[in-house]
Amino acid sequence: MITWNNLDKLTSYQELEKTESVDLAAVMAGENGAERVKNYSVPMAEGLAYNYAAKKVDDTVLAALEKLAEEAQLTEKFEALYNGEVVNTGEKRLVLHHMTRGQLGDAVEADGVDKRTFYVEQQKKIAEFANKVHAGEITNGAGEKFTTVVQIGIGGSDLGPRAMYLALENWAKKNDTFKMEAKFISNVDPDDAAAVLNSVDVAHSIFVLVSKSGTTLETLTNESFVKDALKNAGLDASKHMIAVTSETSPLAKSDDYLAAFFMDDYIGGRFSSTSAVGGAVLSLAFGPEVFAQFLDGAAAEDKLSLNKNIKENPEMLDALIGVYERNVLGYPSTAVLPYSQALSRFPAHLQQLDMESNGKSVNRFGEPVDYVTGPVIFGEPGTNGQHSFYQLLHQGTDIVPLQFVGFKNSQIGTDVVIQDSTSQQKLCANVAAQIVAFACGKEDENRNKNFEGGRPSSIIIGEQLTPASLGALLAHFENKIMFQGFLWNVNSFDQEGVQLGKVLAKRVLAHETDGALRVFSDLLNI
Ligand SMILES: O=P(O)(O)OC[C@H]1O[C@H](O)[C@H](O)[C@@H](O)[C@@H]1O
Repeated sequence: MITWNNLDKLTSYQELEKTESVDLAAVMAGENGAERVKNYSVPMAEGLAYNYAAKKVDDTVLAALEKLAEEAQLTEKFEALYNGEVVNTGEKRLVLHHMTRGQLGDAVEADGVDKRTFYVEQQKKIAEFANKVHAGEITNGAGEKFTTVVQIGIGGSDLGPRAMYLALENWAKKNDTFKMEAKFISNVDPDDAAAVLNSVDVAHSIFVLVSKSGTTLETLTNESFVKDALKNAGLDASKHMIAVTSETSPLAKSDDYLAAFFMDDYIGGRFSSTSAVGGAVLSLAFGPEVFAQFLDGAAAEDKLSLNKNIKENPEMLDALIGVYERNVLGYPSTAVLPYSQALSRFPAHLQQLDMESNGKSVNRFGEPVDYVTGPVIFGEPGTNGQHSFYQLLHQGTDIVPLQFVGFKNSQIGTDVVIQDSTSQQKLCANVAAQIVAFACGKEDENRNKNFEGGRPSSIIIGEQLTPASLGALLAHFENKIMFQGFLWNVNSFDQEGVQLGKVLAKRVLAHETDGALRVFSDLLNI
């Protein structure tokens, strides 16, 4: 029997609140610091490891977190989710994104079909389509090969696929699997679509219109923008555009597209990178085999998330430590800091994934909760961030937990040796140095130069950012956020908070405004 209780009603949470907080600077700088770095590490899939040595935890806190995981029934709730229970209570939907990359439990039938079969079928259709485009069997109206793919979508239909594309672009070029360049149009700002269209050869571009609902204002506007550009160039839009949507959306009914591929309502937009939403653009850009490797990496990480032992379940452990930091230690935000330029848009994707999922003030039954939930997420790749906002992270009045990611090897492999070290070594030296600087600090008589330390971080370390390790990394965060939603007893799979602004914007455009909204509309010349 699963019981969905608020966090503050759990005995184990009350026990956790009573644990003594760990003096991070002392434990990291102390004689057992080195051992701690070796031991506080959980293997992940695809050669990654989650290292939490620089978190404010010790055996006592970990034991309390283990009890919390049990009492909150995290494993049982995950089981219920992948076995097809209606975990998205707000929208009364199943939550099946794990099934796009594997089957963790029972077969799930919905809408009269086996869902795993449905997702695999879509992947196969995308693979066949992409192979034909690459082979020149599917061409533009003039019988010429497409050279560029342009995705049109926003939110979950943009951020994940864009971040994944950028993460693998150079890897694919290096490994001879790069098929075509991808570009992305998301913003309703006309300068976004115009700039992208100016940068591509429209006659040889295939456009992927991605919208789960098929009703998103920005995406439909940008579809018209692109169709206009195609028409102006004397091209037949229906020979240049494919759609990715749900079978029930208005787009699914249209004959305007060269092909259509489907996801469904059981995959939240922000969890859709492993569905057709990511599948179409990534298979076109890099080939279906690369997309399959990405899915395999995610599936392998999902399996680790099943483990009841928190020291063997990196996602559950990361989630529990995050809740401890947020609710017991009171930290308001988390910075995502990948030491990898390829992950430049990964923090932006995690912003949506985390903040849209767990930025809630009511529990899954619609009742207000008496504790804080999801933190503010932000980030930039290192070392760039070091020269920007790390000042506040080191010496500011808020303590911000940090999530580092680092790889031993670069993707392209071109490097230079300056002063006895490569750029890659300099990159990795910096992340190691930052972890210790944040944790241990450094005393100085000059208060302005003093570093208090005690600033917690964790790091995911990998050999190299590849399709498979990227899949594992993505699944790590998806599952971490899911477990945190279980702990906070919120529904991580709806996003009612984005609706009000949309409704008001429509009113502005229809000139149905008064009061403050009217004046702002006038000021903006609408
Ligand atoms: O894929 P779509 O239906 O066009 O939705 C695109 C995005 O817009 C919405 O406003 C939601 O906030 C996002 O969760 C969603 O990913």
